[in-house]
Amino acid sequence: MHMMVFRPEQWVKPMAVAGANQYTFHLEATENPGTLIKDIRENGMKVGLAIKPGTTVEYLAPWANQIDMALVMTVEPGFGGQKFMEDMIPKVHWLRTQFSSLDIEVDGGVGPDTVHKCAEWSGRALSFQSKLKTAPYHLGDLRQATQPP
Ligand SMILES: O=C(CO)[C@H](O)[C@H](O)COP(=O)(O)O
Repeated sequence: MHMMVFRPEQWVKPMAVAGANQYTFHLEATENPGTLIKDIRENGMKVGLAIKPGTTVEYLAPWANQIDMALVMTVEPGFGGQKFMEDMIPKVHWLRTQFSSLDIEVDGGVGPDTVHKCAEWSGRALSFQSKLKTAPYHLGDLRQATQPP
């Protein structure tokens, strides 16, 4: 679940009860990420941590070893159909360089014209390219497709 909400603390238990196995929250939306990470784990879910375009990736870095997935927003949160923000891609590259086994997602404006850039900068372009023709391009597919055979 990508919880693009204020006060993400209040939805941890309800989401776990509803059957969620991963809980992604926005770093900007909480004052205590460490406590929230712990709470998500205690409720049996994996942890995803998202950052908005205006948040530097270094702000996420201190938590990177405690989470399962980092999500780099490539549009401003709010609505669909926005243009992919290519200047967010260096964040993906930096995270891949620093945290080689961390799952990384991007969200917003991803489609046939932009998905190549995501895969290339994640450092896993080759295996992804071969599956590129099998649209639709859900982010889960992107991650799956970029796993080594
Ligand atoms: O909630 C969102 C942004 O607030 C969506 O995750 C995002 O907009 C995806 O939509 P699209 O693929 O059309 O860019």
